[in-house]
Formats: sequence, structure tokens, C-alpha cells
Amino acid sequence: MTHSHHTDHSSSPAIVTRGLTRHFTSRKQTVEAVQGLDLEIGQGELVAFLGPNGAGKSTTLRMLTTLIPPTSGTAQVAGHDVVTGQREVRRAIGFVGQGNGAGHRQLGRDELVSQGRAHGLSRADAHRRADELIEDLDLTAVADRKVSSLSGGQRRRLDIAMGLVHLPRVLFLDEPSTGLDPQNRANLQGLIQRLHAESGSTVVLTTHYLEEADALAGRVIVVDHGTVIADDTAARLKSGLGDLVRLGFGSASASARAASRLARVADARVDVADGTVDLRVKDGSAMVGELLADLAADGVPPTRVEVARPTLDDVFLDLTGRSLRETQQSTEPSTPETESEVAA
Ligand SMILES: Nc1ncnc2c1ncn2[C@@H]1O[C@H](COP(=O)(O)OP(=O)(O)OP(=O)(O)O)[C@@H](O)[C@H]1O
Repeated sequence: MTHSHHTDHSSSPAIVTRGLTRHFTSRKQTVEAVQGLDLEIGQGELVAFLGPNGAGKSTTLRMLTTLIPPTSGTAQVAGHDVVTGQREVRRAIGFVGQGNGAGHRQLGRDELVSQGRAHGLSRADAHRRADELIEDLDLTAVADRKVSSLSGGQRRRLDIAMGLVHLPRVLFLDEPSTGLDPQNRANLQGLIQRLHAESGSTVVLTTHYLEEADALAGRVIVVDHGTVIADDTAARLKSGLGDLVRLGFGSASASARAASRLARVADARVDVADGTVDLRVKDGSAMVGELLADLAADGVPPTRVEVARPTLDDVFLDLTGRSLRETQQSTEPSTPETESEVAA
């Protein structure tokens, strides 16, 4: 691995988009998949793209990796325009898409070696790199089998290895951990972190696992309906939402009385359901003692108290009105051409 160190602010950004837009027309219906994205991602950043199904994440990645041209707007990746500099962009990037990258009839190891050779590695380097990745991605037992005989998760890991063979300067991963078991998901996270730290590569990934975005990414970009609706560190997105203080009461009248008392707490959002009051407030854990004393003094002491730090899922729900957990469970990885999605 090369050890040039990351986050070089003096040089140009790894990715710049201006008004990046992509429409799809099928059966006389137009889907505005990506609508005027303005992004700037610096060299060495590790960015997670989050959004509900159909938000435009894959379409954005497919434009940035030159697989489909924008309808309008521009994008530069590694200093080259994705349309006029397609070849240069492709040479600089690695892409792990949602489909399968490796051919079927080959052996996994041979696929990796030929991918390395195609990217200009010497035969010896290509073999060494393939060995490294086979080890890193826990493919040792299956690397010498035909690709077509691998399980879904094994294929996924081979595809990821294919995208990493040439130590790309900019790496795009479209839902890399989908279909992996928890063990392999954790391994993959470690691998992405190492790659990022050791080679200073810029990494852009989409994921439906919010914990993954939280653990890995220095920057989280939330998209919905083809536009960016939030762009910040996970920590700031969460602290902006505040803690959840959930108070339980013996009766609905007690919770109503407590709620009217709590409405006076500055900058808090109060929700009452019978018997419970939810308070969304900055630093809930620090203020809960005082809060309880106040309620006791007013004669409405709660019978139960919970304080929860916000998760990225809470942020996501707050921003999009949808829980990513729900969308993740209810939907299979999308086949974009299906009519229901086009109509959505
Ligand atoms: N080739 C295509 N033809 C028609 N519509 C498309 C095509 N590709 C994508 N779309 C539509 O564009 C919108 C954005 O799709 P995209 O795949 O970018 O979403 P996504 O955020 O990656 O979603 P997911 O989380 O489900 O992977 C969707 O409404 C989708 O149906």
C-alpha cells in the first residue's frame, strides 16, 4: 500500500458536482432521480450517502463513476470531467456497484489477478494484491472455486475485492455490506477504515445501515427526492436533534399536567401520548435531575424515566419522515426499472 497521507486541503477536491441532474423517462413517465446536486468532497474524506429507497443514491454514484451520463449539470472526479474525461476518471476510481462485477466461469483468484493486470499492475503485483485481498475479505477457502459457485455473501466480498485491487484514489461503494453477515460486515468496515487511513483514498459509500455510517464516515450526506437534505458529521446531526427524555406517569391526567409544565422548558419539543411525555431536548441527561425535582415539586412526579441519546435513525426519521429501518426491512434491493418504483 502507498502511504501518502490523507486530507490534503491544498489540492483540488476529489469530487465536485454542479447542478448534477439525471432524469429517466420510461413509459412516458419522467422520474427526476437526481435534481441539481451541488457537492464538494475533499481528498481523503470518507463520506456516507444515506437516503430512503429511490432517493437517488445509486443514480448519483452511477454518474460519478461514468456509467451513465448526467441529463444536465457537471461532475468532476479526481480532477476529470465524468463526460469528457471518462477514461481518466475510470482509471482513478474503484467502483463496487449493486450488481456483480466478477464474471461467472472464472476462478475468483483469476478474476482478481486479471482485474489488477487490466489496471496496469505487474503480474507479480497483481498476484500479491489478490492474495492480500483474499485474506482481508476472508475468501481464502473459496478463492480457487468458480465464481458461479459462490454464495451471495462470498460473491459480494469478491466484488468488493475487485473494486480495491488497484488502490483507487477515489473509491465508490454502493451498499457494500448488503447481504453480508454481521461478522463479514464488521470485517468490511475494518477494511474500509484501513484502506482509508493507509492509502488516503477518498471513499464514498451508500448504506442502509445507519450504525455503519455512524461508525465509518466523517461526513454524512442525507438525500431524499434527488436532493441533499442534510450534510454534516454524524455527531453534529445527532446533537442537533437532542436527547429523548421519556417520562411515564400513572394516569393520562398526570401526563397532561406534566406536559403543560414541561412546555416551559426552553427549546424542547414535547409530545404527549396517554401516560407518557416525550421531551426532545439538547443535553437531556444533564437536565433530567432538575426536571424531576420540578415535577415532584408540582405534584406530578413521573413513575418511569428513560433518557436516550439520539441515533442516526432518529435523525433520519426527523428529516425524511421515514425510518430507515422500516424501508430497509420492507424493500428488497431495487430493480430500478420496475413500474411501481417509476410511478413512486
Ligand atoms: N434506469 C432507470 N429507469 C427508470 N427509472 C430509474 C432508473 N434508474 C433509477 N430510476 C429511478 O430513479 C429513482 C432513484 O433511484 P436510485 O436507484 O438512484 O435510488 P437509491 O437512492 O439508490 O435507492 P435504493 O436505496 O433503493 O437503492 C428511483 O425512483 C428509480 O426508480
